Amino acid sequence: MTRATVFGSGSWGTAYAAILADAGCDVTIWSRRPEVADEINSTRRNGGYLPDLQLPDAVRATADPREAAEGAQVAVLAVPSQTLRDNLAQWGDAIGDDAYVVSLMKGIELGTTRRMSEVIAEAASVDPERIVVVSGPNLAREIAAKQPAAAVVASTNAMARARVAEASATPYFRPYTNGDVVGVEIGGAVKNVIALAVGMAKGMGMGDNTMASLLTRGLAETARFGIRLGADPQTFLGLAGVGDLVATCASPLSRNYTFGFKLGQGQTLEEVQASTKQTAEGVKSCRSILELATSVGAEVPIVENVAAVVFEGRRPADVVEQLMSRSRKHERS
Ligand SMILES: NC(=O)c1ccc[n+]([C@@H]2O[C@H](COP(=O)([O-])OP(=O)(O)OC[C@H]3O[C@@H](n4cnc5c(N)ncnc54)[C@H](O)[C@@H]3O)[C@@H](O)[C@H]2O)c1
Ligand SMILES: O=P(O)(O)OC[C@H](O)CO
Repeated sequence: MTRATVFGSGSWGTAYAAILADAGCDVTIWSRRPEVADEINSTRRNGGYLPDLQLPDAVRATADPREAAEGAQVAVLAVPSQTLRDNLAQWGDAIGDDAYVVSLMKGIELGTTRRMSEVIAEAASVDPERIVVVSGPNLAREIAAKQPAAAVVASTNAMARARVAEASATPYFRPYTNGDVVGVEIGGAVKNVIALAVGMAKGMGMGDNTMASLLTRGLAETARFGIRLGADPQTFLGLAGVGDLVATCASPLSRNYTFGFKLGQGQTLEEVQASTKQTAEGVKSCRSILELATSVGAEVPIVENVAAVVFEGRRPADVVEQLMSRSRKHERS
């Protein structure tokens, strides 16, 4: 039986722990807050994040990261992207040298513009051959309800991706493997920003043509940017590209879409931030994505305009005007 630890007891960490247990793993969740660990152990629920999910008996929780990591062959990281480095500084050394380290995170680090797998390699001295990225159209609430979904499990190491795919395959969660870590991580990070843009448009009362236009041009800029970083263009047509973009941009369950929607309705950034305790990764990552894209000479106009709303206080309505008045160009340039 595979021993797995999930670091992070938020929405996705909790849902992924259930996947691993349903796939036959023995799972321990590390929770930052002891009361959440107590709740999971005593009620088999994590009411603050996924109140309808009854966790399998094979899942237990602890607030002690070293106890959580004990004997783990698979260590899954499900904390906010911008706290990962600090988290690893506190307990990264508890992860065993032989464990596969799985990133569920979809963001780019502010300040360093590192992808999450790069932060893991740097901050916890993990061999990149042991790092695996899981991504795709995986809204936690739908997975927790055991609605069928597919995902992509990416690693440069074929054994690592096969092992993690096997450890997380269930009748409702179908992992596909991929060797393109860069493309999978860029797809996952940028779709959050495109979902913010689509949410803003919807919040302003715009319809499906606007949504489809943003989604399609968003995919174009994601691919243009990813290819400059060495990603395989085909990855963006897969689950971590089109798949996740569609799920996130079309769903009121998405925190990024919902955040953008509220901005589009006229709420201020501070008001929207105060209304949710959950992580909308695109809000911070739009800045680091823009910085990284600029450093490799990739034009990302939607990301740039979302960053202008979030960091410069521009109005969503001005952004629409700005995007529509850009100089015309060939669709594939
Ligand atoms: N929720 C989803 O549907 C979903 C699906 C796929 C991927 N993801 C990605 O997974 C990652 C985690 O997302 P989530 O939905 O579980 O987030 P969340 O906000 O629901 O939970 C984050 C968890 O990290 C913990 N945490 C640990 N250290 C922290 C710190 N220093 N500051 C704040 N929180 C800290 C929180 O206590 C919480 O348990 C994100 O990168 C997200 O993009 C989420
Ligand atoms: O709720 P969001 O916007 O973080 O999106 C969740 C997942 O990434 C969807 O695949």
